[in-house]
Amino acid sequence: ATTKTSIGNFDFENCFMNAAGVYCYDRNELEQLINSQAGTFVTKTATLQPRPGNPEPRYHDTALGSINSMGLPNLGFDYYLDYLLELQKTHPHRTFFFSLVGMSTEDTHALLKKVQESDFKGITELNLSCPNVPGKPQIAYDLETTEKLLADIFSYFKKPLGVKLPPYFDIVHFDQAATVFNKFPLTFINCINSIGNGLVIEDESVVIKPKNGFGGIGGEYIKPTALANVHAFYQRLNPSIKIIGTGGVLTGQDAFEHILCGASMVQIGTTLHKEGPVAFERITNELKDIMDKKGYKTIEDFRGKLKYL
Ligand SMILES: CC(C)(C)CCc1c(C(=O)O)[nH]c(=O)[nH]c1=O
Repeated sequence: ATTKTSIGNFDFENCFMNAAGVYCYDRNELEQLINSQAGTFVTKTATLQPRPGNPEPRYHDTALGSINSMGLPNLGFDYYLDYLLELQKTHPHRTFFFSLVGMSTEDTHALLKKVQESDFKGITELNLSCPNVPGKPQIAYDLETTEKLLADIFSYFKKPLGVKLPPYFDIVHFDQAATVFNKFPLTFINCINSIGNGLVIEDESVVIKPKNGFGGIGGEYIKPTALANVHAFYQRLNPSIKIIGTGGVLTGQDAFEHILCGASMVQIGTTLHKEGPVAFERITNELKDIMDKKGYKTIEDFRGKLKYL
C-alpha cells in the first residue's frame, strides 16, 4: 500500500505532516521534519514581527494529550520566508506549507501581500484562530468577519491558500461555515486546531502559567471532535476544497479514521511533541498495515467512505 496523497496540484509521498506549532519553530526542527518520513511540513504560525510568546510553563503534556497557551512564539515572517525560499532551491521537487496569522486584519493583509509578491511557491495556511477586535470571539467563530476577510484576501491573493479552523460543535455552525468557505477558491481547510480554553489541574494547581491555566487541548481527548469536523465539512464542501485532518492522531488507526472521514492529509501535533519525528515512521507503517489487511492500495480507495448504520 502507498500512503501518498495530493492537495490541489501538489503531490506528497506521504499523507502525514506536523501540525503548526509543533516541531517547526526554527531551521533545526524543520530540517528534522524534512529528513523524517513526513510528506511535508508546516512552519510555526508566523506573525509580521518575531514574538517571544507567553511566560512559561505554557505547554504541558498529560496522559491523554496536552494543553498549551504558547502565545504565538515565532521568529517572524521573514525568517520563515527566507528558509522556505532556500528550500525551493535545495528541494525543488517538494512543497511545504507556510502558516501565518495577523494580530490584526491589517497585519493579515500585510502578511499575505508579502507572500503574494514573494517567490514562494508552496501552500499558505492562514490560522483563523487569530484574535478579533476585543469583545468579539476569534475570527473563525465570527462568520461575518470570516467571509469579509476571505473576500478581501481573494481579491489580491492568487496562490494556494487554506485555513486552519478551530472546532465547531453545532450542526448549524457547520452549515454556516461551509456556506462561507464554499464561496471561495480555497485549496483546503484544516480541521481542527486545539479545543480552546480547556483547563488541566494537577493536585490543586493549574499546569500552565498564562491565562490562569486556560489553554488549547490536544491529543487523545479531541479525536471525536476532530473526526466530526473533518466529516461534517467533507459532507458540505465543494470537492475542490480538500480537507486536512488534525487532532487525536496517535496511531495508524486514528489516521485511517481521519481519512475515512474525508481527510486528504493528516497532521500530527501532540503525538509528535511527545515522541519526536520517529512518530511519522511508526504511524505510516501502522496505516500501511491496516490498508494491506483491508486490500486498499491507495488512500483514495477508502477516503471519505465512512459507513453509516
Ligand atoms: C491561539 C493563538 C495564539 C491566537 C494562535 C496560535 C495557537 C497557539 C498558540 O501559539 O498559543 N496554540 C494552539 O494550540 N493553536 C493556535 O492556533
